[in-house]
Amino acid sequence: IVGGTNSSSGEWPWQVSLHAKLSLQSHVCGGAIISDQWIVTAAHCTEDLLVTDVWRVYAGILKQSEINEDTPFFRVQEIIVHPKYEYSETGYDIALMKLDRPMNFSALQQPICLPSEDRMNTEFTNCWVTGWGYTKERGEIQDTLQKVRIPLISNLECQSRYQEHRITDKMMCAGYREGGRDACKGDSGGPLSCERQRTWYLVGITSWGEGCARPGQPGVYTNVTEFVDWIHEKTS
Ligand SMILES: COC(=O)Nc1ccc(-c2nc(CNC(=O)CCc3cc(Cl)ccc3N3C=NNN3)[nH]c2Cl)cc1
Repeated sequence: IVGGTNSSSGEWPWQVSLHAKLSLQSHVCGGAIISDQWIVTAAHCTEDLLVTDVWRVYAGILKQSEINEDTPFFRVQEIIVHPKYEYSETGYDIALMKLDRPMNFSALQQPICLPSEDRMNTEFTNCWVTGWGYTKERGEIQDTLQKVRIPLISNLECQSRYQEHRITDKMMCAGYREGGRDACKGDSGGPLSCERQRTWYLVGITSWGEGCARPGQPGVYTNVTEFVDWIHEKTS
């Protein structure tokens, strides 16, 4: 996250850190808890890592330094990648991970609501992006979960910023014209969370952008509203 600040414990209890343990273990992507057995993340996070037993899902943590060999984690029983996914910039950048056992909810780990289909994203005015990603393009994974408030922008404006891409209705964008605040490397898969009437909704999944926090280059997110039916079909 570029231009953000430290989160506090329990502020984003649906945020998880997805680690892969090959020879070494490290944070790969963010993710969001949507039920006691399902995590939503980005499809590109699971590329080359579709074998489920390399994954470790850490929930209820604020700092990466809380993670050591004694820290409890969830294993992944199943990974469902959207069948139309090819790569982030063409959309459908969404995947589901089924945990090997149901999670007990607490103040530190609990699900975020899925948006209802009839809600237009532009109505959301209090949206935040969170993650342990880089704070600049040539940065490093952060210890404390970062948060930054970012306004949603119309797909029309977003398309005008990405003339060499097709910004589809399956994508949504958020950013400041002057740049300075954005997601960055290591934040992908994580939530773009929006609050309305004291309830938080998973409106976007951090997907791609041209650099981090550059002026006129907004972040591009998977438009979760367009995938609510698919999520319900796959997780029920
Ligand atoms: C010790 O452990 C580690 O070092 N782990 C670790 C884990 C993962 C990565 C990593 N993850 C990615 C996937 N892309 C993203 O995360 C954000 C994409 C993105 C989205 C938006 Cl909305 C806006 C801008 C950008 N954007 C463009 N350019 N940069 N960012 N790339 C790399 Cl590199 C690096 C290190």
